[in-house]
This record gives sequence, structure tokens and C-alpha cells, in this order.
Amino acid sequence: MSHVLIVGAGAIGAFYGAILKRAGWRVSVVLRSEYQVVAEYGFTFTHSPLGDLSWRPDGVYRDGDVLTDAADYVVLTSKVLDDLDRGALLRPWLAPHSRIVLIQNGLDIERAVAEALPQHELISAIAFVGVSRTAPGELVHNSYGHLSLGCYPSGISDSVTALAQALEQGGIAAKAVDNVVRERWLKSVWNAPFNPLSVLGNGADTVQMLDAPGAESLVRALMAEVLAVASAEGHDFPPNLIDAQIAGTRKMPGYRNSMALDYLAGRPIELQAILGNIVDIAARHQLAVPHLQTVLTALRIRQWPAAQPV
Ligand SMILES: NC(=O)C1=CN([C@@H]2O[C@H](COP(=O)(O)OP(=O)(O)OC[C@H]3O[C@@H](n4cnc5c(N)ncnc54)[C@H](OP(=O)(O)O)[C@@H]3O)[C@@H](O)[C@H]2O)C=CC1
Ligand SMILES: CC(C)(CO)C(=O)C(=O)O
Repeated sequence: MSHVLIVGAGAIGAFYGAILKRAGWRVSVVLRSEYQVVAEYGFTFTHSPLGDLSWRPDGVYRDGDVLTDAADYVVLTSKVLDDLDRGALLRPWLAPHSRIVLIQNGLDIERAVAEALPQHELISAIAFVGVSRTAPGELVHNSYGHLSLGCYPSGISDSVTALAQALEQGGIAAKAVDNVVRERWLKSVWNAPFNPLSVLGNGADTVQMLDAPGAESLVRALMAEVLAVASAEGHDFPPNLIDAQIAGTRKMPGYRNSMALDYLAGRPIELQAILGNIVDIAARHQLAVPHLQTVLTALRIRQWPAAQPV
């Protein structure tokens, strides 16, 4: 029975913590704003297709606390933001044997953590789930939950296998993958168009983003550019992937992604992690990505501090 410490247990951390708890693992959390509520009441899930996922962490910590019970896995589930030093966030909680697990969106997000903490095994995990916070310590799990995970940059270690098995025991599908970077490119084909467009569309859901006149063509153009950059990096995907992604998204009821929720709640968005890094990689290959670049720049303008009135 392993001990898992989840650093930044918001929606994703509370959800996968619940799953590992159901598998019988010891699960502790590091919290910031929700420390008091969760220390007193634990996490309450007011809805989930998996049943009642409410749970109490074995330990609740905050910045400055000392962890007495070393963690086998230290899982980071914060957002990936430019001004957040994820290495510094993780460092105080790591024992020499702790593996680091990132359950976060974005492309090429592992490198900064691998460089900051090279002595630890790094596991990268990609989540397909719809879960959100509705009040401090309260969550709604709407759909899905499966995830892919593997060693960064590649491989499947015993720790990956053990974690995937525990997640499966807890009730979700967890696929150990040999090439997790390729899996990130695959997910980026969806996130890189839909997440930023939802913000430009004022919190638009997937139906709005496909049905507005011209919108599906724009999504297809953005996806094609992501695939071109992936190919330049050595990751080729089947030619019908775009059709499959559009068809799959059309089957879902209108869905607001995590970036739309952040934008609507006035929180910072993961623009660089989800879109900017892809544009940077394209530039390294001297590959033109005009649609991705336009969406990125439009969002940077939206985020730019308001000009002082004259
Ligand atoms: N929600 C979803 O359905 C999905 C999310 N993802 C990805 O998963 C990742 C996590 O997302 P999600 O759980 O939704 O995000 P949330 O905003 O719900 O949770 C983020 C957590 O990180 C904490 N945090 C942030 N900065 C710090 C800090 N400096 N010190 C301590 N704690 C900090 C937050 O604390 P505080 O409350 O104080 O801000 C919060 O507990 C993201 O990369 C997202 O894109 C992927 C698929 C689906
Ligand atoms: C694919 C999706 C919509 C759910 O996992 C997501 O990654 C997000 O909300 O950002």
C-alpha cells in the first residue's frame, strides 16, 4: 500500500485522490486556499457517475509544514502557469525515493520539472475527465476519468505499472504507455484548438465551437497545424484523426473545457502550456502555423494588462 501526496489538490487532485483512496492507498494532500475546509470536512463530491467519491485525506498539509510520513508518489495537479515554479512547489515534499507524477494538461510541460528535479523518477499522466470545483472542498465530476501515463521521456517502469493498477482498482481505466510524449501530442490535437477558442468565444462550449459559421473549418485548420508540428517532431498520426476528433466531439453534449472554466472564473489560463509551447516548437522547425499563431496572439492581447486611461 503506497502513500501518495497530492500537491495542489483542486479538481483533478481531489478526483484522482478519491480513485486511489478507493484502491486502498494512503492519500494525503497539500492545499492552499482550501486547507481549513478540507482539513475539517474532507472533499465532498455532489455528483459523479462513479457513485459517491467523497473522501477524507490521510493527511492535510500546507506550505511550511513538514511531512513526517514520506510519500512514494508526489503528484502535482496544479495548473501549468508561467509564473508558477513547479519545481519549487514540489521540492519540500520529496523524499529521496519519491517519484514525481504530473497530472496536468499541455505539451512539453515535463521538461522544466525534469530539469529542476533530475534525481527523481518523473511520471507524466494525461487525464481525460470533466471535473470542477463548485465551492471550497466541493466538486462535481461530470464525465469520463481515464488517463494515460508513462515515464518521461519514455518507458514504463514498475512504479508506472503499480500506479496504473491502483487507478484501475479504484474504478477508472488507466493505460500505461511507452511513449507518453506522443500521447501528449495526441491530446494536444484537441486541447490546442478547443481550449483557446472557448476563451475567445467567451466561455463557449464544444457545440458552439463547432456550429458557429466557419468554426468547424477553423478547428480543422488548427488541428492540421498541430499535426504538422507533431510530425516535424517525429510523431505521425493516421490521416483520419481530424475527422475522428470532430465526430467524437460532436457526439458529446455541449462541453466547457478547463480553460473556459478558468476564464469564466477570472483565473489565469494555461495559454503557454497548451498553445504557446506548440507555436515555439513550430518556430524551431521553421514551420508556419498561421492559425495557431493568430489564436495565440489574440489571447495574449486579451490577457494584456489594460492600458491606463489618458
Ligand atoms: N478539471 C478538468 O476537468 C481537467 C483538468 N486538466 C488539467 O489538470 C490540471 C489541474 O487542473 P484542475 O484540477 O482543474 O485545476 P484547479 O484550479 O481546480 O486546481 C489547481 C490546484 O492547484 C493549487 N495551486 C495553484 N498554485 C499553487 C501554489 N502556488 N501553491 C499551492 N497550491 C497551488 C490550487 O490552489 P488554490 O485553490 O489555492 O488556487 C488548486 O488547489 C491542469 O493542467 C488542467 O488543465 C486536464 C483534464 C481535465
Ligand atoms: C479534454 C478535456 C476537455 C477533458 O479532459 C480537457 O483536457 C480540458 O478540460 O482541458
